[in-house]
Amino acid sequence: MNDKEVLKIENLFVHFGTGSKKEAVNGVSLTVQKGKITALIGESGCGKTTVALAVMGLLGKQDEVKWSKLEICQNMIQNMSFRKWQFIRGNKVSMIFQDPLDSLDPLFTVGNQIIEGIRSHQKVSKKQAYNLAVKQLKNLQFEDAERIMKCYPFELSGGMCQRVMIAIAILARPGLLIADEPTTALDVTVQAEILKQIYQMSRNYNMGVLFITHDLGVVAEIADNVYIMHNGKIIEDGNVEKIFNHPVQKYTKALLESIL
Ligand SMILES: Nc1ncnc2c1ncn2[C@@H]1O[C@H](COP(=O)(O)OP(=O)(O)OP(=O)(O)O)[C@@H](O)[C@H]1O
Ligand code: NI
Repeated sequence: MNDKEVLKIENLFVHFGTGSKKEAVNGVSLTVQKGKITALIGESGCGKTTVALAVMGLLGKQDEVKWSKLEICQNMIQNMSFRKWQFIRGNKVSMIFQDPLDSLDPLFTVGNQIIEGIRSHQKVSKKQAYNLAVKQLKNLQFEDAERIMKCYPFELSGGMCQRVMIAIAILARPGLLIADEPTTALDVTVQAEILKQIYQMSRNYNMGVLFITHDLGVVAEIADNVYIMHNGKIIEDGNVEKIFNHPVQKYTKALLESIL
C-alpha cells in the first residue's frame, strides 16, 4: 500500500455459514485512494454490503472470510483479531449503514451522541464540540439544528436519523469512510446536499470514500473511480470517465443502458 491509499483489498472471499453454497464475495480486489471517492456498484444481492462488512470485521463467527491482503490506513489486517478491529473501527474508519435506525442509541439524545463522537476523536471542550455539531447539522440541511440536538432518535424520521449518522461519521474525520447506500432513504434535494457534503469532506480532509450504491446517477455525480460488481466478483473497473464513456464488459454496458 502506498501512502496515497487508505484501503487495499486483494482477493477477498466470503462464504456465509448459513447461506447458499456459493460464495457471496468471490475474489474481490479493490483500492480506495486518499481524497477520492470510489464507487462500488452492482445490482441487489451481488455482494456489495458483504465487502463492506468484511472490511469492518463485522461478519459473524460462523462465516468464512479470507483474503490475500487487507490493508486499512497503513494497518495490515492479518486476521479477525477483535482488538485490532476495534482500534481500526474507532480511529481510522467510519461506516454509514444502509439502515440508520439500528445505529443510534435510543437512550441518548442526538446531541449527546454527536458530542461524544467528536470528543472521542478530537481534544475539544464540550462547548466546542456542541458548536461543531450544530454547524455540521446545519450543513446537512437541519435548519433547526439546536432543537434536533435535544431530540431522542425516536423523535426523528428515518431520513433524519440517517443525516445524524452522516454527521457523526464525518465529524470523526476518518481516513476511510464507507458509505453503504447512504442516501437511499432521503428525498432528492436532501440527497443532493449530502452528496455535496461527502464530496467536500473527502477533498478538504483527504478522506478516502468507498461509496456503495446501485444508483448510477449518483456515481456520475461524485465518484472518481468505479468498480462494477456482479455475482460476487469485480467485472470491470476504471475512472468514472472510462466506465461511462468506454465500458468494455457487456454487463457494464447493459447497466449503463438501463439508466439512459
Ligand atoms: N447474513 C447472511 N447470511 C447468509 N447470506 C447472506 C447474509 N447476508 C447477505 N447474504 C447473501 O449474500 C449475498 C450478497 O448480499 P449483500 O447484502 O452483500 O448484497 P448487496 O450487493 O449489498 O445488495 P443490496 O444492493 O440489496 O444491498 C446475497 O445473496 C445475500 O442473500
Ligand atoms: Ni447492500
